[in-house]
Order: sequence, then C-alpha cells, then structure tokens
Amino acid sequence: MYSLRNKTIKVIVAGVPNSGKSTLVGGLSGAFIRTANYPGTTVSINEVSYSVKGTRVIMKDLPGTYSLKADMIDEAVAAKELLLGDYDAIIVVGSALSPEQTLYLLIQVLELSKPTILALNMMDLAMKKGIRYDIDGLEKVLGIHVIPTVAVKGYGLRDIKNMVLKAHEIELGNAKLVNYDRLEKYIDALVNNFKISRGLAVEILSGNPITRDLINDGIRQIIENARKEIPNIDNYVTEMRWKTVKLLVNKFVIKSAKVAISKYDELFLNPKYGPLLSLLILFAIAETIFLALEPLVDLLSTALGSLPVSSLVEYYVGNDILRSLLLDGVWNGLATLIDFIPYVFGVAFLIAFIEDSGLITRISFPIERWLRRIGIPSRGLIYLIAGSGCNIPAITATRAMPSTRDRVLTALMIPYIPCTARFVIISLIAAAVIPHLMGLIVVLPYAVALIGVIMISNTAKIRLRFIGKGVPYAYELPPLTIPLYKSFIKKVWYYTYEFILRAGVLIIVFIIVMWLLSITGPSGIIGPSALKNPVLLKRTWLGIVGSAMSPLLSPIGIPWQVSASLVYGYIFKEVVLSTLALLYGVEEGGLAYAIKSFITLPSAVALIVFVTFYSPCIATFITESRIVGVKLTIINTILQFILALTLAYIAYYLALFMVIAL
Ligand SMILES: Nc1nc2c(ncn2[C@@H]2O[C@H](COP(=O)(O)OP(=O)(O)OP(=O)(O)O)[C@@H](O)[C@H]2O)c(=O)[nH]1
Ligand SMILES: [Mg+2]
Repeated sequence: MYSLRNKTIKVIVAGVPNSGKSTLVGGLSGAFIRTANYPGTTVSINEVSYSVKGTRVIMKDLPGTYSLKADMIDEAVAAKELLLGDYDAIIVVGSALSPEQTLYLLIQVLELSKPTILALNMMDLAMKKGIRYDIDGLEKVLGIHVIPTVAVKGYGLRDIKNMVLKAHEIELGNAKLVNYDRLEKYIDALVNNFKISRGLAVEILSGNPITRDLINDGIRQIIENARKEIPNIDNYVTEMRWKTVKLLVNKFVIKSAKVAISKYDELFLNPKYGPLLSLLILFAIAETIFLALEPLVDLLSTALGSLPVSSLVEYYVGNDILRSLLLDGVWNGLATLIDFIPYVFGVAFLIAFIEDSGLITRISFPIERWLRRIGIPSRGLIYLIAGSGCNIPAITATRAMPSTRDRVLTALMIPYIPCTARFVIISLIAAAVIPHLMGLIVVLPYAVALIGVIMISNTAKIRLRFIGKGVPYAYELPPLTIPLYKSFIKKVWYYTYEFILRAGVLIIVFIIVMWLLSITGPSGIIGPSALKNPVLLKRTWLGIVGSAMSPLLSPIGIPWQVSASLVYGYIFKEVVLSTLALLYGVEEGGLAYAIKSFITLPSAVALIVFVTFYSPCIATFITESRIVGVKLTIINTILQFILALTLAYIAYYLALFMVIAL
C-alpha cells in the first residue's frame, strides 16, 4: 500500500490536448507555463515544484495525450511517463467540452491503479454550451474525486491543492471499469504472474511499443496465446473501451439538444466562402505586419541614432581599437538587437492573437486540403505568413504546433520566406535597375519562396518520417474567444523575451566576432580603418570570405562588392545596404545610382532571386537551431544557399533570353 515516507510528493498531470493542463499546473504552483488555445502546446515535460506547509510538491505537466498508446512523439512522452514513470499521484485534466475523449483517457489511467483525481476543466464553456455532468454519479462509478474546475479563473484549484497534500488518501479508483471479456484471463495471467498493473497488462497485450522492453519469454508466451484467440487485440481493446465510454457518457453527461455551431463558424466551414474568408484574414495579417511595423522601426532607429553614444565614446576612449570595439562591435550589436525587437514584438502579438482567439484552426481548416497537397502542415501557413514580417518570432512560435514533425517542418520552411529586411534590399535593387517592373518584386520573391518551401517540405518530409505523424485531418474547433487578457500578455511577453534572452546575447556576441573578423586578416591586425576602406577590407577575413563568394556570382554579372556585402547579410540583413554603400564609396542615398551603373537587368533579377533566401540572418539561424537542432539548421542553410544559387542562375538566363528576344 502507498505510504508517505518523506515530505516530497510527485504528481503527474495528464489529459487530452488543450484541456488546460498547463493552466492548471500554473494556477497550482504559481509558475508561468506556456499555454495556448489549441492542442499541443506542451511538447515536452515541464516540471514545477512548490512547497506548502513543509511538503514539497513536484508536479510534471505532461503533453496532451488521447490514450496510453500514442502515434505522435509528444503523446508518446506522456504515455511513457504514465505507464513507466515514478510518481505518487495522477491528476487527469479533462475537458468538459469533450466528455468522450476525457473518459476514454481516464478509464485507461484508472487501470494503472494509482491515486487519481479527475479535474473536469473548462466547466464555464461546457455550461455555456449546455453540457452538464452528474458529478456525484460519476464519482461513484469511477471511484475517485471529480472536481469541476475553471483553471483560467482558478476555480476549483484549492480543492485539488489540498488533496494533493494528502496524496496517500487519494483513491485508486475503479480499475475494472472496462470488461475486456475474452481477454480477461490473459490480463489476469500477466497481473498475477508478473505483478504489474492491469493497465500495463492491457497495453502489453495490445502491442503498445512503449512496453516492448518489458517483454520476456513468459510474457511473450501469454501474448501469443492471446493472439491465437483474438487476432487483433489492439482493435479489440479500443472497441471495448469505447463501448464503456459510451455507456458512461449516456448515463452521466447531459447534452442539451444539438450544440449549435456559431454563425461565424458556419462561415468558416462553408465550402465556398470559407477558403475566401481565410485567405482574406491571412492577407490582412500580412498587411498589418508590414504597415504597422515600419513606422515603429523607423522611430526606434531615429531614437537610437540620436543618442550621443559615438561622441561620448570618442571623447572618453583614446585607443583606436578599443573605440571601434565599443562602437562597431558592442554598440552595433546592441543596436541591432534593439532594432529587431519591434519586429519580434509585432509578429509575436499577431501570432499570439491568432492562436489564443481560436482563429488559427478556423483559418487553416478551409485551406488545409490545398496546403497538404503542396506539403505544408495544416497550421504551418500562419507561421509562414507571419515569417514575412520577421522570421524569428515565427520560428519561436512554431513551438506551439501539435506534432513534432509539423513543427520541425514548418521551422525549416520559414527561413525561405523573405522577411521585411530582405524586402528592403530587394526593393532597392528593383527600384534602381528595373523601376518599370516594380510589380515584379511583389510577386517574384514570394513565387521563389514558394518553390523553396515546397522543395524543402518534400525533401524534409522523407527524412522526418521517423519523428512521427502529422496532425490528423479532422480536428475539433476550439472555442472562438477574445483572448483572455492576462495569459495573452504573458504569451506575447514570452515570445519576445525568449528572443531577447536566448537569441539576443548570441547576436551581440556574433556581431563582436564579425567585427573582429573584419579588422583582422591573415596578416594580423589590420585595424578599424578596414571598416572604412574597401581595399583594406578585402584583406580581412571577412573580405576574403566575401571574395570567395564572388566567383559563384560573377558569372551572372554580380560584382564582387555586392557579393561581399551579401556576406554581411548573414549577420543582419539591414547592414547589407550600408556595406554596399561603403564598398562603392558612396553615401547610402547614392546607392541606387551606383547599383544601376554596375548591374544589368538580368543580373538584377538574379540578385533579387538570390537575396530572397540565400541565407537566414544569424538571429534566425540561432532561433531555428533551438527548434530543429544545430545539425538540421546547418543542412537547411546549405540547402537554402544551393537553391538560391541555382534559381538565381535560372532567373538570370531566363531574363537574358527575354531581353534578347524582346
Ligand atoms: N474558458 C476557459 N478556458 C480555459 C480554461 N482552462 C484553460 N483555458 C484556456 O485553454 C487554453 C489551453 O490551455 P493550456 O493550459 O495550454 O492547455 P494544455 O492542456 O496544457 O494544452 P496542451 O499542453 O497543448 O495539451 C488556453 O488558452 C487557456 O487559457 C477554463 O477552465 N476555461
Ligand atoms: Mg500544456
């Protein structure tokens, strides 16, 4: 029997996706855990701990799972912890909106014979929808406490908190709710001979991969005997469980009439107008990002520019190199980071809004079929569109995607989308060389990006199969709401903060390293004057790498100055133009004129194609590697480069051909 030896209690919190687990754990512990209004927010186990009256409670917030046998890797994490983990009690967080799924998971958990509580969450929404529960009846038949909760408002949490402290008094519940009939004798054989829980026995028999390591000869014999009698045990078990769930729902859940789909949802689900509405909203989002961010960024740059930093440093610091380190290294890095923040914040705000309002499923639902055909995960499009504002928060936000496979795939695709900074470069080239074809630059980069996205998704898909399945097609619609004030702000803050804290420090470090590489070369220290002198700059490490890129681009008429400044684009796309101005020895205002006299029309088209996605900037690189890992990020970056180069060559010869033909 369970006994409380020391004063530490380990609790795991499990439940179907999007039921409010993280909100509940946050409410109990006071810690902030990322939450979102759609399934799949917690993709690894979050652990928090708190102390009450000398008792330490360690709480594990599991990813959402529908059963103990999992298709998606995140679900498997939860299932494994439930089946094999070491803990004292389980809190199952159910969604009162989906009684079937909640009970389907719960009856499996009860078979584990561990102290269990059911938190029936989202009670507020269930009541609005007319779903009611016979709580007393449920408690009796389940044999455990059922606590109605509204986790966002903290309702019901105090009861749970108190119960957890007396974990040894929590009931184990009715492990035999499901009658497996012909399978029972095999279950008993496993339970009695190997001293395992009924739940584990059923999972072993139905071939749950998580239990594979536990199987010895004795167990294998029992499985084989069972298979002779029931060939497809997995199906059989599922069927028996659903039968029980239906009985329970019929008896204890009262759904008033038919739940009406809201007016708006009817529009989204309409086969004709749904896709149109979705595309309109997507367009509006992209527009908002572009329009709202630009003045913000301008304002900030002006503000930063008006700070007397350089005159202060020049006044107080005598040493040449130290002065340059402070100005061109540290301050430049800091200013770069600050310049990024409006983008990150703006995009974070929009993403959080779309996620938390429940719009995300509605927008992707109608166009899901089209997206799948070209290999984009159903929810991926939102992040790809957001990425056209700034890649970084878009990649950070993919964390919230339900399946690891979809998440990795989307994070790999985003860097192919031209962000605002890349657009500035593209527009300048276009305005200088092909002003009569300005319309082209609105379409061309996206067309090119789409090719990139489709190619990467189809290449990566093959490699990513081992990560598990994508999200199944039919997904339930989460409720449409105005995002709850506090958790929404927390989330926007989280996305922005995540960037500043994790990527920010690295960005500054990298810019300082780049600074070092641009004032030193094989011949030793060249000095800060290299930053202002193209001839000297060519002898620095950075200049050498820049020139190394030039043979790749010179066959299509791109001068070395342009290639060299594109190398700077790895750090930060905004500096490409200032470097270019430096290399041509002109003011930034005169740049268009300089470019015009050095670059022909076909080369300009090639350049636009190349700049569209030849590389992510360093901040994107860092963010990407945090989601998909360093190895995949490097491979993706190399692929991006090769693809950009190939398409640039194709574009060059196409344009050349057209120029000649006309
Ligand atoms: N109306 C209402 N909303 C809730 C309640 N509990 C949580 N939410 C909201 O539901 C959404 C999902 O909550 P999460 O805590 O992220 O759910 P989760 O179970 O951790 O989700 P996954 O980790 O993705 O499985 C968030 O937008 C919450 O603010 C509730 O009782 N009522
Ligand atoms: Mg969660």
